[in-house]
Amino acid sequence: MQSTSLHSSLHHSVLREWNSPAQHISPAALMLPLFIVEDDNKKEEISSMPGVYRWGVNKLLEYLKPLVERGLRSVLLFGVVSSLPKDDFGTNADSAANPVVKALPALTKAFPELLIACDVCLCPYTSHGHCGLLNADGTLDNDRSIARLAEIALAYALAGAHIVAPSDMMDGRIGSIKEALRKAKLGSKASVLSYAAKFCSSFYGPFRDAAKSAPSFGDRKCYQLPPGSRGLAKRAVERDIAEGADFIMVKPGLPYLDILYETKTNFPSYPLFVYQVSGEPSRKASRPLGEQVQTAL
Ligand SMILES: NCc1[nH]cc(CCC(=O)O)c1CC(=O)O
Repeated sequence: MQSTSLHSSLHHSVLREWNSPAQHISPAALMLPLFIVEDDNKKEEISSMPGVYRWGVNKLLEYLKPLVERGLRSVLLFGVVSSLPKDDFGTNADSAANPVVKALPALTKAFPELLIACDVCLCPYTSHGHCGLLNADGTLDNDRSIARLAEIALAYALAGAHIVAPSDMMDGRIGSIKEALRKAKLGSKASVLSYAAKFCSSFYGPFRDAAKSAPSFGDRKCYQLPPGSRGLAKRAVERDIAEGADFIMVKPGLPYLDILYETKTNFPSYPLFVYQVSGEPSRKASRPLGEQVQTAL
């Protein structure tokens, strides 16, 4: 079986820019996270992130128009459901009623040059709020989880996503998603952006409020990495690269700068991503972080 591919990193002008020598910081270096709700005409304030909103697709198009005109090149979509039922299987992650599945055709039509990535995860759609399917005893069923994540990723790619971004941290998800895309003849048309090293953290609190995706019991310690675990983080990056990830995202966490530095050193050919939800509180925090990242790279 073919295990890696280059064409899936080349099918969009922004992807080609990400893979070109970065001589200056341009708008292509920024990716705007967007939370999308079921009600097409809604604009909903997120209480934990003042100044950041959840959007229905009609309102979203209005919000994005001036930003795209000013140079925005890429977005990352998160679906948020409140009326659609959540269940053990995360049925509404890829149903026709899913806000992301519905928004994709409208976005690609309105902004044909915009690069669109979709977060792929089960936590916003499962009744228990965990990022995978569970066994009867509450532990993760990895094999069933990665098969389900591959179905969801494929649904988003079929609806028009240029990038699928699995954020769950399950073993084997990159390979399983790549295989599903290849089988559907989308192997060279959709990229996989791996959340490769992601640390278990209560700093995701505001995000989980925004995405309505907090676990209803327990925590994510058995699938996200222990903060400070440099060895596991490095292995997570290696694992996802070996399975054919096109791009690597390294999440902020305690050993963040070390991991960035080591990933950059050990995998100089991979474009790296750092992503933070912005808004009033984190805008302050991200300035020193940005400076640190520049120093680290
Ligand atoms: N699995 C969902 C998901 N997708 C991206 C993030 C992180 C968002 C952030 O950077 O704040 C999370 C949160 C989590 O794992 O609970």
